[in-house]
Amino acid sequence: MKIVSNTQMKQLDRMTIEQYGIPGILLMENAGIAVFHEVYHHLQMMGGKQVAVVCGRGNNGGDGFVVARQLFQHNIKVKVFISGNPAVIGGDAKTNLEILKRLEVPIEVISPGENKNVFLGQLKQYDLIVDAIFGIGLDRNVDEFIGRVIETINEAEKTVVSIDIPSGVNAADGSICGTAVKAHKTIVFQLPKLGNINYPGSYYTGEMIVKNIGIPQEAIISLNPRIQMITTDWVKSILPKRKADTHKGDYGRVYIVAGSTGMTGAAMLTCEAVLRSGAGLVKVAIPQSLNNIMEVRLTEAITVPLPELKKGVVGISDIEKIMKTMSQSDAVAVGPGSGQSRELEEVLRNIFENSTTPIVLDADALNSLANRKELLKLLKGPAVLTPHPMEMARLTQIAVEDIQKNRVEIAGEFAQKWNVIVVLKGARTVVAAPSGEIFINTTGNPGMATAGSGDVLTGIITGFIAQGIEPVSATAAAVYIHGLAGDMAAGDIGEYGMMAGDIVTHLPHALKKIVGK
Ligand SMILES: NC(=O)C1=CN([C@@H]2O[C@H](COP(=O)(O)OP(=O)(O)OC[C@H]3O[C@@H](n4cnc5c(N)ncnc54)[C@H](O)[C@@H]3O)[C@@H](O)[C@H]2O)[C@@H](O)CC1
Ligand SMILES: Nc1ncnc2c1ncn2[C@@H]1O[C@H](COP(=O)(O)OP(=O)(O)O)[C@@H](O)[C@H]1O
Ligand SMILES: [K+]
Repeated sequence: MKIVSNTQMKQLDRMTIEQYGIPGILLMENAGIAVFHEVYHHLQMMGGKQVAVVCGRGNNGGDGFVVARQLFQHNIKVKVFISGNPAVIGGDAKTNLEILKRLEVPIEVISPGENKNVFLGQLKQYDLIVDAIFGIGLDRNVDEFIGRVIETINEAEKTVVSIDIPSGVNAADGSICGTAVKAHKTIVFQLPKLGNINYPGSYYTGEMIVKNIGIPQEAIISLNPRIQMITTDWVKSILPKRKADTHKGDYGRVYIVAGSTGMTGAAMLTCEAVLRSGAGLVKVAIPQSLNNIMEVRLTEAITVPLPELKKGVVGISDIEKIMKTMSQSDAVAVGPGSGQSRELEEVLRNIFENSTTPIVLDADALNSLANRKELLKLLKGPAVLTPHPMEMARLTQIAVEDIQKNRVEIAGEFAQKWNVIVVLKGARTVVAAPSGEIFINTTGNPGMATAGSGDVLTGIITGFIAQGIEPVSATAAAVYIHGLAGDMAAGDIGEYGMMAGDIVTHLPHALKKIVGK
């Protein structure tokens, strides 16, 4: 499902009205009815009877007027509160406000002089509050008066349904314009806005319900938004069916260069995730002195000990062996728990110069590249870089806070500039392709903020690529499945106690949930 900015959504509204001749008031009616159905259903479930609709001056408020009319005509007790001067309401919103007046739906204007406690007392009388103050038109910080209205809605401690986006959330990026409504549910029109998906906006959005309001699919296709949300259906369409008449060679050979003294666990988690993601075979290149440990810990993977110059660190001295195994592999991952060394840098340079095998670079491989990004220019095959925000900061020399504020832009620019696939990890992982295409992931939970989670992701991405899935799709699908496995682990044992190994354990269940086998 595509995700749009507020500017793109406005463009879509305009195209719908001007090019397809669908009047704005019809879109507003569709939007209001969609919200009404959700509100009505919710009221019935909770046994509620009374609704307050808090409306602003724009079209979001206009949607609120339609919701109020629909509720009124379905015999629900409803009252409309207008925040600010109703004289400035115009266009389709005004038409709907006039209808409410003729129907004698109760309307009250809340003005800046209003006593907050009086308004709070009023709101508390209702079972549910519809938030229709601002939608995608919010373009600056809310002033003190509107801020008070928003805070009062939150303090009323009632079920809140926001229209399109919680008022106060910037639809362009999910930042908060001073203060914002904390919704239980948000009914989003046609397509999610970035502000519904990105944090903190996503937190204020609560449960997101996307409703069609009649914007033609043709308009969306011609606008061609470059960002999409990874969905279950999409992942299902990406993962190939396993045919009966196949053998392990058909499911890809993976080569993992990982692990160093004290960090054999990283290599182990990556290998297990590769196999749990359905790949046929995995070989792990491990510093010689660690081979015995790995042999004991890994049952299904084949270990390939490498000579080491420094104890416990992969050496360049046997680069030919590395290159040979690479040439026999369908995908390779380098970096989990490798430790940072000149040796590793040289290994990377050799691989980049001489191999076309798709490569996934994680952890210490990324840190090694931080000061030698120009090495990426040598790449002959597809590459996936999987930085967490701190690794991205090292790669870009941009502060972590600034990266977090512009995750999509920064990942996208890096991917295009260096012609690599970037996975910027964290809550709402961003996958950016060199083509400019962007994916945002919504699975996963804070229980995954635990040592080794990233190593598991590297294994899944490499495993999917080895199975012949096109690298960008393989990466986005892997990110989704990784988060889903994390969500299933959290569902079983909770976010507090889960470890990376639990994500691996739940990986088969997550895959089964998607592909059904
Ligand atoms: N034809 C359309 O464009 C449609 C719009 N729809 C609804 O309309 C919404 C967008 O409507 P609008 O563009 O009218 O904008 P909003 O209703 O989001 O905002 C209202 C007005 O408030 C002003 N404003 C912005 N920030 C402010 C602030 N901090 N303090 C005070 N005033 C501020 C803006 O100038 C804007 O015109 C959508 O989110 C959706 O709910 C739907 O009815 C479907 C059709
Ligand atoms: N709050 C969260 N919500 C969703 N996913 C998360 C969250 N915290 C961490 N993750 C995921 O867990 C993984 C952690 O990876 P990383 O930071 O590299 O950990 P490590 O280096 O310990 O393996 C990433 O895929 C990240 O997206
Ligand atoms: K709203």
